[in-house]
Amino acid sequence: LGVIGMAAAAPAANPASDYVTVKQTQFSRNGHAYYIAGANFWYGGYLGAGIGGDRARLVRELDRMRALGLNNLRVLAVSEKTDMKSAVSPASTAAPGQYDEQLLAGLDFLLAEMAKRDMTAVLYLNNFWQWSGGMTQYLNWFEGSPAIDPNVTKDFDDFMDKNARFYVNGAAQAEYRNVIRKIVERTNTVTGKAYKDDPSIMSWQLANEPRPGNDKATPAQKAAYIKWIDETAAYIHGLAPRQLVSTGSEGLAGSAQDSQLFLDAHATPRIDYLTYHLWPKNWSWFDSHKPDASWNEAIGKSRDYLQRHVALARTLGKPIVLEEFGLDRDGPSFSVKSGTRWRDRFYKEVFDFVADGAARGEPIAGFNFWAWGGAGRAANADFWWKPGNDFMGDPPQEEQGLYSVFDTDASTLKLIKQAAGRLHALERKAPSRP
Ligand SMILES: O=C1NC[C@H](CO)[C@@H](O)[C@@H]1O
Repeated sequence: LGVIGMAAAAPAANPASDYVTVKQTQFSRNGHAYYIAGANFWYGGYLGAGIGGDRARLVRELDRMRALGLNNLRVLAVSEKTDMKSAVSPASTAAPGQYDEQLLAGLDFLLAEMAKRDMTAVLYLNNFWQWSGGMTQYLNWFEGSPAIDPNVTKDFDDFMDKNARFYVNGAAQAEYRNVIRKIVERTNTVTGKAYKDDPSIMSWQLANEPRPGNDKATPAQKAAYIKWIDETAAYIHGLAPRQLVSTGSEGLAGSAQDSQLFLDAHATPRIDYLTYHLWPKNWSWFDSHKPDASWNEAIGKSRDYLQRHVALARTLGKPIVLEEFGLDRDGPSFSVKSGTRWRDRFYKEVFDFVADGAARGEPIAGFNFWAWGGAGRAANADFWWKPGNDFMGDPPQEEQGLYSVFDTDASTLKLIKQAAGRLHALERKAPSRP
């Protein structure tokens, strides 16, 4: 008899408790409360592919983040090749059905390294904005509309209104679902584990900052947005029943300032937890050229935004994660040498709100600051990204250094470490709710 080869041992299935689950308005993992002390690290898969950095840098960055107590990273899972000027290249989807195995293997490596450090991932599967191709590029492929870069036209209202067509374009949705299935069912080439069976993938996110259109979104656009969220979340849960699904919404700023829309879009049981983002400068509350004069308005509106979203989370009975927030460097400047006094003051306010609220039992599940810059450095005098340059927290549609937190930003890193420590202390104290 020939030797009967032993089937390659399948990776041990993870116990169900390894997965992050939702218990009422709290995350739970391994029988304990689980809080997100996280960073935005959109380019982690690119570093893992050895593009715009390299695997050695990736390992160093993950070690730095882990040493700060960070336990979660929010990462771009796929990008679409586009002619838009301010988008990243290369892209993981060159054209419908044509996927870049090197980039996808980069994501494998990132996830394997994160799992070694007991870090969990939020992977977003599309982008409302242009910097990774996103919904605009799908529409270019499937309705033949030109992929127009709003950094060029400066007409963001028109860009957002047109992008809403993604939700109702059947061919675009079909390819989007092909990509979702390809990623969710992918076998990690480093660990041998399917993504859908990987407990370090905490959540599949429909997109980065999906909006129903612009602030004048029509009832029809709002209805299409609500339907798209529910049906896409159901599709993902069908493929990956043990992992969570979230929208990637900014909250009211990404819901046409319509709280009923936010509630209707997130009421579906297929959305497991809520997300919101906080951008005082982007939303013109803070003027980085007049910080003293604009600080009080900015922090007042920020506090109101934070409180309103925790109230919405109470209404929906779901955990909520502040998964993006940021403020300019002093000056304002993009230079790594510039100060971060106003940013630190803002981060401290945000961290106190999150940690104090979580300690009081609010439905606050944690934070991800935007964004980890680490050892990345701008390569050009104008601070714009070009293919081959370092990646950092600022995607190519923004100046490199705008919101990145660098490895030399000691005062900011100290605040991050303290905030992470406060949240982890809560985990040790409180077993998860029944
Ligand atoms: O998702 C996002 N929210 C805000 C970031 C900073 O402006 C931006 O880079 C990104 O598109």
